[in-house]
Amino acid sequence: MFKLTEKGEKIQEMFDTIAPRYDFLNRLLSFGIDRKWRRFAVKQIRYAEGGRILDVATGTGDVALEIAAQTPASISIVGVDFSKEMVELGKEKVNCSPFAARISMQVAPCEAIPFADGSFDSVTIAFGIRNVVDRAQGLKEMHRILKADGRAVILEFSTPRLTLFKALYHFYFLKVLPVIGGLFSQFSAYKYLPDSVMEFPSQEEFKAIMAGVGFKNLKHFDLTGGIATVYVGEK
Ligand SMILES: C[S@@+](CC[C@H](N)C(=O)[O-])C[C@H]1O[C@@H](n2cnc3c(N)ncnc32)[C@H](O)[C@@H]1O
Repeated sequence: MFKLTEKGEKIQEMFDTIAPRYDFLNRLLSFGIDRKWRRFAVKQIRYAEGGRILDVATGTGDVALEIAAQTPASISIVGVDFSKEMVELGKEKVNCSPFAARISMQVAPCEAIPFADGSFDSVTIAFGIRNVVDRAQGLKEMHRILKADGRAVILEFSTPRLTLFKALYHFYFLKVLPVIGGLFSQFSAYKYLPDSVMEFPSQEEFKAIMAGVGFKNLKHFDLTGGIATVYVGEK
């Protein structure tokens, strides 16, 4: 039986706390670019007619809804997240969308995904893997639930390389964003965000971790000057 570490419990509590303002702050702090990034990530998934897609760390369901919008009606989508509050808000959003019959959501951790081996065509995770304390275990689980040749698509923040852009980005991300986050939600959560991004491995290092749990044909796409990256790997 999987049990979260103390650090994992703190992260879970943090997401439960910020859930009510999460969508609003996403749009405000990213100037709406986060929607374009999710759209691009979802374009990378693969599926067969009647297939199933799993969205891990689904939060309030933005990726699950984007998958539904980009795929035929025969595709069903499951979202899992360890924050009960996020999942509750996600369910409300899904129920108000035209895709309610195709999307289901449940509370579950990335490190112990409650589905059988080989049961999904693709698995996605957006801005989630950075928060998973045992990242290799989370990726192993994502690999396990994929069908043979299934695809994992991972969207995560990264650090831009161009010096001037990097300096501007660091100023905004490290100094401005936590203050705005603190005004509307919780300062510590929006301070944790840039800190965790700075600690996240480089694109090549992260692909090596994916390869270590068995993913093949790895590639990545840097978005918006390298602020975000989409990683794609196959089982
Ligand atoms: C920044 S939000 C991203 C939500 C959503 N994917 C999106 O694109 O807006 C990160 C989400 O990851 C979830 N999360 C973090 N660690 C997790 C874990 N170990 N297992 C499951 N969910 C996790 C959090 O509860 C939160 O909802």
